Amino acid sequence: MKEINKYFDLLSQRQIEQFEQLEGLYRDWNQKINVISRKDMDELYERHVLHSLGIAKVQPFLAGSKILDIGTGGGFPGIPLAILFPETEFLLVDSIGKKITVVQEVAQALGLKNVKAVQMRAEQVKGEFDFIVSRAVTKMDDFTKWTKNKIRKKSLHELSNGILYLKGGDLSEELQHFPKAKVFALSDYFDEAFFETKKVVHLPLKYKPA
Ligand SMILES: C[S@@+](CC[C@H](N)C(=O)[O-])C[C@H]1O[C@@H](n2cnc3c(N)ncnc32)[C@H](O)[C@@H]1O
Repeated sequence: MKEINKYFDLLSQRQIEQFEQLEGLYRDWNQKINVISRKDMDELYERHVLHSLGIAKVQPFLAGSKILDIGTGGGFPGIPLAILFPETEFLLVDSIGKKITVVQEVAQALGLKNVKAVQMRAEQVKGEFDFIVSRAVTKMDDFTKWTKNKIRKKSLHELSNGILYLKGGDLSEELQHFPKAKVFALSDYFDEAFFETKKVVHLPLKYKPA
């Protein structure tokens, strides 16, 4: 939890409590339904919560905006972002029902009114969103196919509406067909070694492959 306080200093008491609750909730749920590896559970705040919040450093979300998290698994990056932006609407989807059960239970225990978690394949999602966020689901080629026509055309944020994807390592090959992709290094925001290779890729709406 100290990792969160270190980089986000304007949290309300409610947000602090919600972030603090995450550890107990995920420890409990992880025993019933495995959504986080045992090794990672000890690093929950750094590797899952703070990592998810890297998206917020790149683009804070406005009140009233709509965000879709595809392949959310146990709720990452969607749940930490929903705590940080209580006035933003989040739809979290995953094709595996058990994982969505964990997300629903965690969101309910935290009293998050801005989260809807649904078992669904990305391709089936209807509606338009300001941003589509994700981590560790698929390559950008497939992801852009899944997300086509799901991004609202009118941009209200500093970055154009589009995809904000948490990725790691060398992305030159994966992104070679996406000249409009912009890569933000999380090491510019967070100084823990874990973030040395971690990035947020922003792909604006008009991401026609080259
Ligand atoms: C490696 S996990 C990552 C989970 C989470 N995003 C995280 O970073 O902790 C990938 C998740 O993507 C989901 N997934 C894969 N393909 C999907 C699709 N087409 N639609 C929805 N979810 C999908 C899987 O069920 C799995 O939970």
